[in-house]
Amino acid sequence: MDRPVGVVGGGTMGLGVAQSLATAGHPVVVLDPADQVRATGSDRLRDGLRLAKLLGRFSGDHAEVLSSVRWTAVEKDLDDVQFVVECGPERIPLKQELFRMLDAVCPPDAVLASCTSAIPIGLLAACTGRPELVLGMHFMNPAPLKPVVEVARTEQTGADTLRRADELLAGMGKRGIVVRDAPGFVSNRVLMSTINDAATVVQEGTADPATVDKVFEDCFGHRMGPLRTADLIGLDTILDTLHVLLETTGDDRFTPCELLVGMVREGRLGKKSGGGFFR
Ligand SMILES: NC(=O)c1ccc[n+]([C@@H]2O[C@H](COP(=O)([O-])OP(=O)(O)OC[C@H]3O[C@@H](n4cnc5c(N)ncnc54)[C@H](O)[C@@H]3O)[C@@H](O)[C@H]2O)c1
Repeated sequence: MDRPVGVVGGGTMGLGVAQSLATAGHPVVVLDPADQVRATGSDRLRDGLRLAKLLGRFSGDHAEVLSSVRWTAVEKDLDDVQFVVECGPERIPLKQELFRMLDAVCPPDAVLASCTSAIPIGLLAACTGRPELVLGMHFMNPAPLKPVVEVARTEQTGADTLRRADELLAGMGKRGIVVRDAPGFVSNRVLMSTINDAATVVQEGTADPATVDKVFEDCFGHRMGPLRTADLIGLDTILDTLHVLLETTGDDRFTPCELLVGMVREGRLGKKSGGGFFR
């Protein structure tokens, strides 16, 4: 059996990445300090597998996949991993602390990838003694159903690291699109300001959320408008990502609009809380 793959953070993205890895046959260790997240981990994973089966994306044995994912709060349980995908909260100091910990705990040859939405990978690689083994792997949500991953390489990311990331993705039936490291990479540099502007349009009373999305869906042919996309991502994650982009680019475009800030304050986080712009 191959060495396990570590997933740090078992929330929206961590769970989906763990499911994708486990269905590809990897033993997976998910590290999360939140009791509730670990306690519900297997049930959430079972739901994810059911959905994948329903959509014809998975035909294997649930029990086998569930038993290959270990949930833990103990950092040392990552001491034999070959690869880690970090999916912790979108906060620069917190992720930097996680990368320091991973560098100390994981074997020296382990690749350390981050699923960050916007944090420049160089800021995380600099917290390790292995910058050549660090890269961004920005999975899309929901990870088990999305075949393409935005891969961010720094100046220091090694060719072998990219090859190993590529192999891991291929095993999961996914492929990477490689971009240069930068705040928000390509996807969120563009998407986050669009979502922020879409929320501003609602705040200013130009149109309600359904109408804003209808313009994108019916006029531009997008499969999902920016506000439904925001609900799917999680408005708290959007807010954190806007703060990261504001801090790392200094561009005022990323100042979160008041409506978004208020919704997060009230706990209206989107799909994960049962409602956001839409129920
Ligand atoms: N939600 C999306 O659509 C989406 C898409 C692509 C990338 N991302 C990025 O993925 C990352 C995770 O986002 P998410 O939406 O899954 O967030 P989330 O809030 O759903 O999950 C974060 C998880 O991290 C855990 N956590 C907190 N502190 C931790 C620590 N010290 N060590 C380990 N785990 C810790 C939390 O308990 C939680 O389970 C973020 O960087 C986000 O920007 C999110």
